Amino acid sequence: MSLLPKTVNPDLQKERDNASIKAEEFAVWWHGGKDRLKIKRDLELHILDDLDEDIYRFPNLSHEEIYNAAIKDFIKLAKKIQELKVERNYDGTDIWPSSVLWGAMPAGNPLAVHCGMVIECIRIQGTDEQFEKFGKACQSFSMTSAYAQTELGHGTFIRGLETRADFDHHTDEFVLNTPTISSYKWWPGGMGQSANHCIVPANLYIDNVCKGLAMFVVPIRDMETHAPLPGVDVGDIGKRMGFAGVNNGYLGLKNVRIPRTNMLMRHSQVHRDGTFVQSPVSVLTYFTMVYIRCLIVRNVATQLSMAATIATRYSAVRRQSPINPNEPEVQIIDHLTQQKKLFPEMANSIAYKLAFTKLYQLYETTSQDIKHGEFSRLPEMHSLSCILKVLCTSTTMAGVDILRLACGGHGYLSSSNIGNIYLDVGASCTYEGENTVLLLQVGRFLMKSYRSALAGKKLAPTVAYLQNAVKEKSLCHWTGSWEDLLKILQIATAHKTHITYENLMARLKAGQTEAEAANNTGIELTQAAELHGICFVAATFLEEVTGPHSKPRSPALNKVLGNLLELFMISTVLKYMHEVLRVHKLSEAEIRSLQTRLEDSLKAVRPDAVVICDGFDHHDRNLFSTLGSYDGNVYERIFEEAKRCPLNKQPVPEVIHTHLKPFMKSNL
Ligand SMILES: CCC/C=C/C(=O)SCCNC(=O)CCNC(=O)[C@H](O)C(C)(C)COP(=O)([O-])OP(=O)([O-])OC[C@H]1O[C@@H](n2cnc3c(N)ncnc32)[C@H](O)[C@@H]1OP(=O)([O-])[O-]
Ligand SMILES: Cc1cc2nc3c(=O)[nH]c(=O)nc-3n(C[C@H](O)[C@H](O)[C@H](O)COP(=O)(O)OP(=O)(O)OC[C@H]3O[C@@H](n4cnc5c(N)ncnc54)[C@H](O)[C@@H]3O)c2cc1C
Repeated sequence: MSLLPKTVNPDLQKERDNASIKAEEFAVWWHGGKDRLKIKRDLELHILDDLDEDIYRFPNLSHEEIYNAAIKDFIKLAKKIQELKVERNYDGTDIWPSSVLWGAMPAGNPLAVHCGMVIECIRIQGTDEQFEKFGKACQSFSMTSAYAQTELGHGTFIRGLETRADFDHHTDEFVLNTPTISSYKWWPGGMGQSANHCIVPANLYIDNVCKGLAMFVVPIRDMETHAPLPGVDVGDIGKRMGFAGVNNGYLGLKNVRIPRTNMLMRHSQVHRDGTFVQSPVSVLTYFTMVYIRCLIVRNVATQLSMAATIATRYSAVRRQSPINPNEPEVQIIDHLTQQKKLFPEMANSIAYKLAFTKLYQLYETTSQDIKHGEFSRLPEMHSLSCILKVLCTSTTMAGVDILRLACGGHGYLSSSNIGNIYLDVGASCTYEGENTVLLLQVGRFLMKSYRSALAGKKLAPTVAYLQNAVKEKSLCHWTGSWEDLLKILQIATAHKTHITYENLMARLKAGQTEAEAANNTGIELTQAAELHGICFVAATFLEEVTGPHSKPRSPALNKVLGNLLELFMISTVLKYMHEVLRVHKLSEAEIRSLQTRLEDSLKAVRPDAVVICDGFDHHDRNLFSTLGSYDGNVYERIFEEAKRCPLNKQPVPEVIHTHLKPFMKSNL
């Protein structure tokens, strides 16, 4: 019999009753308007509310059982989405890489890469006819696929990939081979057993001359039997830290033949006679990664808001230690240090979600440009997607762990779901471009931009601030306003960029090659890149709170958002104080006042913390947490979960009789 009360925990109810805004108002803002919120809720109503599976079952299953369950869950979900005929997510992105659907597959989606990456890859890299053939087959699930780029020996350095595709003039085919163990494709999500096709980036050879990387649609399993095709060696790479349901795979190819028309040919082509037409811009092959990096920002910011919701609701329900002796124990959310763990992460998730919205607008514009043969926005797009992917994933990974700590011992339970979120987010620091490597790409872009700034050339919009900051070495007058806080970060970034540039130049002057100098300047390049990204995130948050978007909002909501912005700005400036002090000598009193503002902003957020999290509007199924449910009945849920632990099924497990008792007896 369930121990769960039907009522909401009174401490949580009190939080909701006493807040300065209603969660609904925040939810409408957070999801971009009433209509979008409705789309999201309708999806949840049709999909999540209707899933009969026991949501907490997966931590108690084996690797194989989790995979089997994930496939079954996926099919249920796919059927529902087909029935509903929804194509777009509430934020305008394709429905499939949707964070709304997490609750349906808590151990990961075995066809996430198929739905989220391959379809878009075919759209970006394939011709319209190829999309009609392969893209539509993927959309209808008559074909299942994986994106097989990474090899056992190379993930980061794509030019080092060894898989080759040789054009056979006689048969009008490509012959694919992974000639060494290090060239085995390794890691692709869904490739182990779920996919029957792969997108394989490989070196294109014509008459044994390498023409660079191209993408090929390669059937790997029989369409009828699903058995691996001749020449294909495919399987699961074994247990990972997380993503148990995803089935990451390995793939070896030995003389696997595919028609010439299976090369994705929107940007470069091979004709029947073997003529090769080069892409107008070689890095277009990398554009699918740009798209996925954008979506990672959205997904991970959402995951941070999920962890923040779990930890904040729990902190409102949990009581421990009085603040004043002889008084009742307080809700742990009332300890100031607890607020410092919770609220900055709420602010971070908002900051990155806002940054995603801007990033995605730039992605859509750049995609349109590419369709019209215009590529000038690509470097800025690449740089921005890299830096936001890095900052959002690394901030979130650190943040989720802080939020776990904020839940004390119970945060460490699998059923809190914080561990699961942490593992997901941890992987995103590595996949789709390892974070340090992407920081170095941004550093490279900054060096080029700085050189242009010195030459008085016009800079891309997101680095335009460098132009002024190059001249403006410090702030003339410090008022401590949000605008000042942003300005000081921008000047610190410009300064960091400047000294990084100087050190790079000095190394070149001393005779190092460009590559050596870049390697030796790597630490500063990554630091400058990080600061640059922070400036973008801070500027976006500031614009949202103080710009024209604030007009239609109620004064109460604007106040709440202002409190969160204040917390974000102050925390950020304090975090980078060592860089700030290099460009502006803040006095002891000014630094003390920042510390006071930090404390005040935590207190200002406190009364609304629970409703802000409610306003993130996470369905209980998506949170999948004994600590974070809307009703706050934490102890009952934890207890029910313990009771369901398979070890508790019988009072004395078999192994005690067979091993422990005999061993104990032997020592009597
Ligand atoms: C759900 C989870 C699913 C996961 C899936 C995966 O993980 S899938 C696997 C995911 N795997 C990964 O993510 C692998 C990560 N590795 C990579 O992305 C690349 O190999 C690299 C960028 C690290 C280096 O590449 P490289 O050695 O070939 O390049 P370079 O450094 O010599 O720079 C040359 C020029 O290219 C420019 N440029 C570069 N990229 C882009 C771009 N996307 N767009 C536009 N431009 C780009 C760069 O700025 C530079 O321009 P410049 O200054 O000359 O004007
Ligand atoms: C959960 C998960 C899912 C994945 N899904 C897919 C998928 O669907 N398809 C796919 O193709 N791949 C996939 N991958 C692979 C992923 O894209 C790569 O692991 C990732 O790009 C990092 O490459 P790597 O493993 O070669 O790391 P490495 O590059 O070997 O990184 C190891 C270390 O070397 C450092 N390093 C490497 N190069 C440089 C450099 N130039 N300068 C400075 N430092 C450097 C890195 O910073 C890092 O510290 C997945 C990976 C994971 C973990």
